[in-house]
Amino acid sequence: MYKPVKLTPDVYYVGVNDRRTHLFENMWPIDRGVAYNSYVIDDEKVALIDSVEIAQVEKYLKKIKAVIGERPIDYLVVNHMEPDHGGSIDIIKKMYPDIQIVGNKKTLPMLEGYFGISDNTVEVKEGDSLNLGKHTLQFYMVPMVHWPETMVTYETSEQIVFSADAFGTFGTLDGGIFDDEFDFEYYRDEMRRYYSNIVGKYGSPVQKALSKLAGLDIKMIASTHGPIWKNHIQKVIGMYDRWSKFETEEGVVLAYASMYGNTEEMAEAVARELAENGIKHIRLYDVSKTHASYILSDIFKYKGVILASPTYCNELHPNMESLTTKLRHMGVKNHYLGILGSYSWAGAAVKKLNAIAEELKWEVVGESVEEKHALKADKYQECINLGKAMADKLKADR
Ligand SMILES: Cc1cc2nc3c(=O)[nH]c(=O)nc-3n(C[C@H](O)[C@H](O)[C@H](O)COP(=O)(O)O)c2cc1C
Repeated sequence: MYKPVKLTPDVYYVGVNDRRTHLFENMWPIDRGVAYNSYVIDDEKVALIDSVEIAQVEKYLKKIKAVIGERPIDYLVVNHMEPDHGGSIDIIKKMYPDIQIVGNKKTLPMLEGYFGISDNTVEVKEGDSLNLGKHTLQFYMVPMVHWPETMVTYETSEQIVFSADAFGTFGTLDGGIFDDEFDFEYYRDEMRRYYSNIVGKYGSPVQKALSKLAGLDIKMIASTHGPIWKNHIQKVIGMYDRWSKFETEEGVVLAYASMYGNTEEMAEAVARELAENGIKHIRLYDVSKTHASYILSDIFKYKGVILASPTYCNELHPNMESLTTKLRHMGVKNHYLGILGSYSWAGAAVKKLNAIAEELKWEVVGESVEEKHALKADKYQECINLGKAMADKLKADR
């Protein structure tokens, strides 16, 4: 029933789309869904590259059968064990009891731990090859892109990199599967949001992985999420290179928490001054309304950040606490930071935000502003001064 989707005459896409899940990792909103990609290489030996999330296994198995019919699968290559890809391993093993599961020394204990599978496994090391007939697979370890066992598989005759989560995006494949079948812009922001939310912490492992890929001739990148890249290979490698080096553009993300509007007023004063001083990319977010997922994504894009919070029970407002916790967990680097706060009897927010800046090694720009009660003329002026200082700092980098 399924019309097979070919990457090349013998290599097929057998992935599925998920438009039902609201939160990826039960945390990150996926309004445009997500695709779980898997691939079949139909050769003398049949290899399946990665699998899909368990909820879609029925459809997935039908897609596999549409390619290979009743032939058995010889190998399942597990590039990444996370359940959105590894989730169907157990069922595939039951359907194809003689299948050999290919992983590295960190994959195999996970396979046993999650599924109790320890037989018919093939352990591969960096640079090892597996011949399927006309096709040969080579394995490259890319630990922490995005789990310790993650590896990428390179098919040498077709020059396809099966890249696990690397170069993935949020967003389902809505008809178009290859990057020449849709408008790239449709995925650009979702790709950065995926990177920043899921892979963002691992800038230096991504850099190591990119240097391994640099030695390969690549005709296609087939990731586990989102489009198959063939026309935009250099573009997506360039994007990953910049993001993993925490390189940013001129612009400012202002993220504020505010219950009664005082902190918001301060953030708006800064934003206006940024605009008056020629900063074109200004993104102003209420952290209680916009999910941190989107704010993080913009922080990966823009160099300037303003964080603004009222003091709440001697702490940051909990929703600002949540955003800053994510920034700390991700170890986001290389930003200019302006700090604003509001309080009623004993301010703590500005001090806490300064401590976070120190931990993240972000450069604090201008004087932090902390107002008691309503915003008054002197502190309003300080907000303006901070906006000007941030604009000047950014413009000095032009
Ligand atoms: C639940 C709650 C807890 C608060 N805790 C503190 C506090 O520990 N110290 C303080 O100085 N002000 C505290 N405040 C007062 C707020 O920080 C102050 O009203 C601030 O101006 C609110 O800013 P906003 O209008 O942006 O929400 C608290 C307010 C609320 C509602």
